[in-house]
Amino acid sequence: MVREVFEQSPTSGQPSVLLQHPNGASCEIQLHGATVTSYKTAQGREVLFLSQTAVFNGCQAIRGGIPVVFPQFLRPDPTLPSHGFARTSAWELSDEEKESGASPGAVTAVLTLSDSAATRALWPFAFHLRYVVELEETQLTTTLHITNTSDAAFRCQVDTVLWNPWEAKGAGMKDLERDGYQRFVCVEPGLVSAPRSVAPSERLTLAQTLASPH
Ligand SMILES: O=P(O)(O)OC[C@H]1O[C@@H](O)[C@H](O)[C@@H](O)[C@@H]1O
Repeated sequence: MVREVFEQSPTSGQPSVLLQHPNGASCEIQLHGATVTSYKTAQGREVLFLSQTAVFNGCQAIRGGIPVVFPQFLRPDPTLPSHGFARTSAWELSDEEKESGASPGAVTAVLTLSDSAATRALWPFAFHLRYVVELEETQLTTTLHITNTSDAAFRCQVDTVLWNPWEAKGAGMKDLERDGYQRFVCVEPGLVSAPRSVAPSERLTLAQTLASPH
């Protein structure tokens, strides 16, 4: 089991953590947005789409991989960025390599994000996000725990979407290569149809597993 932490990842030039399973499977998570930018099976097959022209500048959302969408989906509140601020925030890598409940044999990374002056300027609530990424022999599980640490309830969206920009919209996206729309579908499990209210101290957990036998 190997967990390697980079100040400057060889793939993105940005801080990241690389998980390597003894069977050869691997997974890379950027601290920017806690975006999972690569998941390779034991046979070395890349499972995730990442735009060839994705921008890694520590500001912009990364085009591709698995982003974390919080506290809103798209832009119902125009005072907040589209898809919220979690995907463009600098997350912290927690020291805990394993959490209770993690499968034995999993290589795990735990990333966290809490409210800060910057998030409170956009959204006036205290919160704690804990994102657990577990790499196993033939699957990758990502689990997001959202805790309301405010005195008041907040409403949020986290998201399920099957999406592709298709030709015309894709052509207008600077961070998507030409005809890149033909190489992916975007699948985002979550809560989007109606914002979910989270009471003070309540913890909401969402998880997804990508099973890739080969
Ligand atoms: O360009 P963005 O902000 O990363 O959003 C990309 C897409 O994200 C998807 O989740 C939405 O369903 C699309 O409507 C949206 O266009």
